[in-house]
Amino acid sequence: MVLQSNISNPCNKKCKSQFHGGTEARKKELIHVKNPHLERMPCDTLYHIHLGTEYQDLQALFGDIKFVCMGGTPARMKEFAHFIKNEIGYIPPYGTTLEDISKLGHRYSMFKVGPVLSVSHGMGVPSIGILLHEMIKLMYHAQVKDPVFFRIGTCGGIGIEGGNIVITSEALNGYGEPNFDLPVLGKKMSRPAKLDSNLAMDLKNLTLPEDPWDTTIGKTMCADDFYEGQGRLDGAFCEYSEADKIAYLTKLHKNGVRNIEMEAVIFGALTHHAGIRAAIVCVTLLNRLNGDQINSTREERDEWQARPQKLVSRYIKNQLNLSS
Ligand SMILES: O=P(O)(O)O[C@H]1O[C@H](CO)[C@@H](O)[C@H]1O
Ligand SMILES: O=c1cc[nH]c(=O)[nH]1
Repeated sequence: MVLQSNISNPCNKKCKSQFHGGTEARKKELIHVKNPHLERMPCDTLYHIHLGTEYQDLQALFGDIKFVCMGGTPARMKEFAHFIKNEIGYIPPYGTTLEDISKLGHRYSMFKVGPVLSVSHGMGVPSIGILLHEMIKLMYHAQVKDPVFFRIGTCGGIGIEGGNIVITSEALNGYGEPNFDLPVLGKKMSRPAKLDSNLAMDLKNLTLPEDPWDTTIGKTMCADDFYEGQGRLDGAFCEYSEADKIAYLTKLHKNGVRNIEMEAVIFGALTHHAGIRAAIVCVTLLNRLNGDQINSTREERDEWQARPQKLVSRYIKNQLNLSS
């Protein structure tokens, strides 16, 4: 879809109209940005996704969005865009293709498939955090009502073998706390990392008896690192023993943690703060109680990575009243 060239609006006099007011009832339906400074800004540039109120009519372009799906890699999110296009029977406008809307930002890839946005977030909390700020503002500027956000990811399982799905009930930081903490103006700002429990259950219930995976709802540990931060023994550095590692992972498991990845706390915290229903659906690449190295085949991993996409697609189709 050739979004950029179709909708460029170089007339910056229209900028202010992007900042909506409206009735109190209407405002309640819209998502909350909770930033009084935004209202006073004449324009807002969403720098990393290469969009902005100065250049585009974001409401005309994105006002129909209902689902925002995020995942680490551009390739996965392109694949998901094509998958969901077929699943929901979306036909791009004549003469257009699914094109990377944020290509010129050189940071993230984003594809619009009717009411679905498929966007890559990179690795780790800072990367997805920047994207979340801009995606939440995009929803605000586009006046999207009640969007649902998903993270479609991969993770290490704890007591769960590779190829199975874990849906996050609660995200914990590396200290085991259910918060996203950030130094702001030199002080610790803490926000609860909450996810929507009904949405998690709805997604789990879409697993079919014939699916070649199990779906578990459990807590997710969000690490700031893939190696030492996840208790691996195979990084360039390691100052603990295998016994220390197993004791740590066993303690996490006893506390209800079923997987480890690297974005859950900020994904939970920022969506919750914005009043957005959100879920994290990850496939396990290995059982961390049995090892650290990811040595499944490329083909196997590709098939596994498609599993969270299938579950989320079933949810989207149900919501759009399309038969499965
Ligand atoms: O598979 P994705 O969604 O990229 O996420 C997981 O994979 C990355 C590490 O390999 C981290 O970003 C982790 O959260
Ligand atoms: O072990 C794993 C696998 C995928 N992603 C992670 O962050 N950790």
